[in-house]
Amino acid sequence: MSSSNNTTVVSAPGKVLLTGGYLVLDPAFSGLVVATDARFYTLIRPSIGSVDATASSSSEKGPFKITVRSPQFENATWNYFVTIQDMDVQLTASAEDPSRNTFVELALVYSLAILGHLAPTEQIAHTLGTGLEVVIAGNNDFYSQRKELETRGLHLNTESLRQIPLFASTHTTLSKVHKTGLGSSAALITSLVSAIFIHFGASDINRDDTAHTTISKATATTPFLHNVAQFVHCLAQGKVGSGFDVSSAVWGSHTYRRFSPEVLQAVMNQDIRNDIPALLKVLDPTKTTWDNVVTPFRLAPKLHLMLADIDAGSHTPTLVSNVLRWRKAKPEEANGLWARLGAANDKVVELLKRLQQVAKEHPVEYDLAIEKASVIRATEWPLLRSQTTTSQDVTTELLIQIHDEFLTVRRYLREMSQLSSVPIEPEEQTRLLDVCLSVPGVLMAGVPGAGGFDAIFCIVLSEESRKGVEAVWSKFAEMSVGPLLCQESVEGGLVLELGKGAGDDKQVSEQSRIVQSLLQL
Ligand SMILES: Nc1ncnc2c1ncn2[C@@H]1O[C@H](COP(=O)(O)OP(=O)(O)O)[C@@H](O)[C@H]1O
Ligand SMILES: C[C@@](O)(CCOP(=O)(O)OP(=O)(O)O)CC(=O)O
Repeated sequence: MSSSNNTTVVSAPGKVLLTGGYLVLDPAFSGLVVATDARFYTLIRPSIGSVDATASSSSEKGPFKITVRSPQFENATWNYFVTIQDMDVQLTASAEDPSRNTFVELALVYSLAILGHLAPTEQIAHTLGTGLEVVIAGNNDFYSQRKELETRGLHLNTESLRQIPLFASTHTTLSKVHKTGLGSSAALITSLVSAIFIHFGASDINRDDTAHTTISKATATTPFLHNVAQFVHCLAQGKVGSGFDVSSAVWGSHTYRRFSPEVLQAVMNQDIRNDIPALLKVLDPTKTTWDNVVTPFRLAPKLHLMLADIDAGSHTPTLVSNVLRWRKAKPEEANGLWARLGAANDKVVELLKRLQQVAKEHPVEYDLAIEKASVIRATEWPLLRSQTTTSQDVTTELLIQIHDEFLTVRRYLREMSQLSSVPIEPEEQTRLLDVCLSVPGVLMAGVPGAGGFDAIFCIVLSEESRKGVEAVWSKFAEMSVGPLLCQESVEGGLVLELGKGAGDDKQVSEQSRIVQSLLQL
C-alpha cells in the first residue's frame, strides 16, 4: 500500500551548531542546534515502464529494480535490485554502475531489511511493483554555488544566489563538490530512510505523533525513524558521532544531549545485516532506552540567523581527532576548560530562551527595544540602559548579556585552539567575526560546529544589520566569504511534503513550488 498518488516526498532540514562543538560528543554536555530552511528532499515513485520481476525460485520474489538519481551531480545514478524471501529483503547494488554511494546504499539496505520484519511480504512486493525511482535533491545552500554564479557571470552575493534556479547543477561529482557544512549526509539519510518507511506504509509521520498516527506500533513513530537514521548514518560514517545533525534533521531546532554511544556500539558492524531482529531490538524505542535529550528551541522574534561558507574549508574529522587527542593527553587542562565552556554555552542558551519569553509576554516593549538596539553597535547597547526597569530594559539587558556571554564562549574556544594547537577559531576568523560585530545590530558572530575555516554565523536584529553584515562579507579581503540564503527553519524537522497524510495546504504553499520542481527533475 503506497501513498495515495503513488508518489512520496519527504524533506529534512540542514543544521548549524551554534554552541557545543566538541562538548556535545560527551553526554555530560549539550549543544544548541538550529535547523535551517534549506532542506534535503527524497522523492519515491513507481518507475515508468515494466520490469521483469519473475521469481527465480517459487518462494522468492523479485528482482525488483530501484533506481536512485541525484540530478545536481555528474554521474550520479545508482541501480539496485531487491529480492524478497519470506521476511528477508535483500538489496544488491548493480555491478554495472561506475560508482557506488555508500550512504544511499546503506540507507536502502537497512531500511528494506527492517521493513521485511515490519510489513507483510505481499505489501512490500506490491509497492515495489514494476520498480521504484528515487530522486534525491538538496537545497542549493548545501553546496557551494561559486561555479554556477561564475558560469552566469554573477557576483557572489545573496541577490545573485536568488537568481539561481532550485536544485541547480553543481557542475561536478559528489566526491569533488564543495559542501557548505549544513550536514548533507544527515539530512539525506534522514529524508531517505523516512521516505522509504512512509512509502511502504510502515510509518505515518505527522507533526504530532500521538494525535495523527494511524499505525500504532512503536516502529511507526518518529523516534523509531530517528533511531534508524542515526544507525545508518553512524554506519556510513564508520563511527558513532554525537548525532546532533541527524537529530535536528528529524526534530528541527533544539538543545541536544547525545545518546550514550554504547546504545549503537554493539550493532556497528555489517554482520548485523544477518540478524535484523537483534538490530530491531536496539532501534525500537520501546525495547531499548535511547537516552538522547531533545528540548525544542526557537530564536526569539526579530533575531535573524545569517550563514556564510568560507572557501578555505577545514577537514572536520581531523579537527575532532586532534582536539580529542589533546583532551586525552591533558585531561586536567581540557576538563577544566570543558566545564567553563559548557557553563558559558548553557548560559547563552538560557538567555536566548529568556529573550523568547520576554518577547511573548511584552511584545510591544520587546519590539521597541530591538528596534533601538538594531541601529547601534552591540558595544554601545549599555548606553540604552535607562533609569527605569520596564520590559524594554529587560530586553536590552538580555541583549547585552547574550552578546557578552557569547564573547566569553569565543574566548574559551580560542583558548581551546591555543591549548590543543587546533585552529578552531583561527585568527583570520577572529578578525572577520570582530568586523561583523562592529556592524550596528549584530548580536552574535561565531564559528559553528567544529569551527575551523569552514563557515561563520551571525545573529542580527534587522534587515539593515543584515545588509551591513553582507557588505562586510563581500569586502573581506583575507578570505572569500560566500553568503547562504537559508534562515532558521520554521517548519521544524521532518516534513511529509507529498503522499498519504501530507497536509492539503501544501498544494498552495512555497513548499509545493519546490515539490513541483522536484517532480520535473
Ligand atoms: N545529493 C546527494 N545525493 C546522494 N548522496 C549524497 C548527496 N549529498 C550527500 N550525499 C552523500 O553524503 C556523503 C557526504 O557525507 P559527509 O562527507 O559526511 O558530508 P556531510 O558533512 O555533508 O554530512 C556523500 O559522499 C554522499 O554519499
Ligand atoms: C565537533 C562536533 O561536535 C561538531 C561538528 O559539527 P560540524 O557542523 O562542524 O560538522 P560537519 O558538518 O561534519 O563539518 C562533532 C560532533 O558533534 O559530531
